[in-house]
Amino acid sequence: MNLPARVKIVDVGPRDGLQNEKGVVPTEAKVALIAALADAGLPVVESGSFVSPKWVPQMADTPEVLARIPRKAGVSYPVLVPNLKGLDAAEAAVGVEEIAIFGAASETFSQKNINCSIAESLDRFAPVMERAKARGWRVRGYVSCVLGCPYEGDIAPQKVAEVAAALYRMGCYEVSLGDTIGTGTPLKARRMIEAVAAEVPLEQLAAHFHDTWGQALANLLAVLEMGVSVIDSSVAGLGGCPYAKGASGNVATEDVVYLLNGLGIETGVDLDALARAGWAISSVLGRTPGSKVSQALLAKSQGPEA
Ligand SMILES: CC(C)(COP(=O)([O-])OP(=O)([O-])OC[C@H]1O[C@@H](n2cnc3c(N)ncnc32)[C@H](O)[C@@H]1OP(=O)([O-])[O-])[C@@H](O)C(=O)NCCC(=O)NCCSC(=O)C[C@@](C)(O)CC(=O)[O-]
Repeated sequence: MNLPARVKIVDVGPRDGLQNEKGVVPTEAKVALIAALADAGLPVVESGSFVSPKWVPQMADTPEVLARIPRKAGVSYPVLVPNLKGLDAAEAAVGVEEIAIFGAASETFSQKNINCSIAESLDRFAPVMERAKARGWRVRGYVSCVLGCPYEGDIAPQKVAEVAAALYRMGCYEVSLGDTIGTGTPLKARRMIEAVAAEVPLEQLAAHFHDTWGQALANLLAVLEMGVSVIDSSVAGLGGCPYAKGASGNVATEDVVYLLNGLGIETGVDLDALARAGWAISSVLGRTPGSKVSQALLAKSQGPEA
């Protein structure tokens, strides 16, 4: 197998994981989660988004979160920014150094998620990129619906490649490919990466797979074998997209770390510390962590039943 020696994991739990929560998640709990993830060794912890609070109320406290998180040297805390209004807010916030712009490979999803066409979204992102770059910020790009759309069904790999290439040419240092509804399977994932890698260097691609259909780890292994070395995941498998009905969380970070440990791939993440971060936020949310590894660790820590 041709596997990378090291993988960078981007934990998107505090943003992608929590954005769809119906109940109020206290700012304090978000701050504690972000700090715990950084302490567990995650090099990138996506920490919020500057989107409309009418559309995504759960992220409305992003400025407060950013003001309160303890920052760890070497850790990046990116936030989502969809337009210039979001950029104004990011500029007014404390400590932003990296943002993410987010588009889609599906026209319908683009309309539902950010209220504009794919072409319009790219037009909106261009001035955001320009100003962010002028400030010396790093900009990441997302493409949603890379392995299927909740409204349009199958999405052509070529369409994904087109949007990814546009974001890369605009100046994104990394393009994250989102299987938003988790319907992908390994062969489909490989074909998609093959098409995108013809336009964007493989080292600049990230796999952002949701686990709705239980395929995320298999899909990750398939793309790791192609050389993808950046993985987005969500502690405790938190999450779901507000504009993709029925979509469950990202693949759980604990499951990804366990897989990578088993493959001898370095991540710098302490699995036990990560699991504790997952248990803490799951307890705030009143649910069991959506990670098999986390559940197994918990059962093991409680010892065999008498
Ligand atoms: C993109 C917009 C803002 C366009 O929203 P819009 O309605 O088209 O924008 P508008 O310019 O017409 O403004 C309408 C109202 O929104 C306000 N507004 C406008 N922009 C902002 C802003 N940045 N921050 C705060 N407020 C904003 C603006 O001020 C105005 O307020 P009003 O006058 O009605 O009171 C809206 O559609 C929106 O917020 N959508 C939510 C997008 C979102 O967060 N989706 C979830 C994240 S993406 C995702 O999860 C997928 C990903 C990345 O994880 C990868 C994957 O898994 O696929």
